Amino acid sequence: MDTTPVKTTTRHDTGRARLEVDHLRKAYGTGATAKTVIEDLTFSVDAGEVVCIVGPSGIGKTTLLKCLAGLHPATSGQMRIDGRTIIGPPPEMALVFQDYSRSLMPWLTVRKNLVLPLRHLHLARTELKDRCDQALEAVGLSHAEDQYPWQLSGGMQQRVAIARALAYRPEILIMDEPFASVDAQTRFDLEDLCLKIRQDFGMTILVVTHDIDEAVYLADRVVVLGSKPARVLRVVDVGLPSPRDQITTRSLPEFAAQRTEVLSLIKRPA
Ligand SMILES: Nc1ncnc2c1ncn2[C@@H]1O[C@H](COP(=O)(O)OP(=O)(O)OP(=O)(O)O)[C@@H](O)[C@H]1O
Repeated sequence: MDTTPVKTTTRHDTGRARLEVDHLRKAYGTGATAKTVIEDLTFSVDAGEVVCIVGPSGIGKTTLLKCLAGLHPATSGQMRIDGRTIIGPPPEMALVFQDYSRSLMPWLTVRKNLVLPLRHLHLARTELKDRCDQALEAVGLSHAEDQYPWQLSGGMQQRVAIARALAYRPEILIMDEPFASVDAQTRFDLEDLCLKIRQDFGMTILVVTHDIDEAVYLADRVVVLGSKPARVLRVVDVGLPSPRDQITTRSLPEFAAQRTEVLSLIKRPA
């Protein structure tokens, strides 16, 4: 078993943490058949930060997000938003999953897909319209509002899923491998959209990704998960200059150094 000490960042202690994972343990099932997926995770996400989670397949990244989203209870430990324990879906959080084809309603137009989750907010008609207009504009899909998801490319559908989350105006956006199923150019565009969202809306963003380059490009910090059951191997402070640019940022020697650090953590034997 890997016994390297966990390196955590001191930002956790500044009092700015919006999202805290505090000694989270998660097991599926009970009794003799219980399976511990997450052993002990502790990290935090500060207000307005982009944090990426990376780790090998099956390590428990989606499980972590489901716990944070209040969809699964923790077996032990706590998750908090602004110091409040998460015990159900937090109203200030929105989720974007990879499988957009299943998350969009095929019988509804793009605009109606955005409106659907807002219904329970009982917004005035003008407010509803403004939110949808702004979200569609942010993802560059104003022209497609009357189309149906099945009339759009994969990348456009994923942008609809992101717009739907934006229209909700969450303070915290959680995304699970959101750009995994699109071509390289669309992926770069969506990564830049993610950074633009943070800049324009001041959102706190947590992203699970398999792509180490993407994690380093997007994140202020990268949380590297390892071992089975999962624990935090290291929290890497990325520290690359902003604004970031797909060509300039990825050409920096510091970019190569950070990706090597993350990759070597993931590749090392358990
Ligand atoms: N509802 C569930 N009941 C029982 N076991 C589950 C459940 N959901 C996930 N698991 C198990 O938990 C482990 C972690 O799964 P999870 O999907 O969280 O990993 P992951 O890191 O997101 O994987 P990937 O990178 O391949 O998407 C897997 O062994 C999976 O089979």
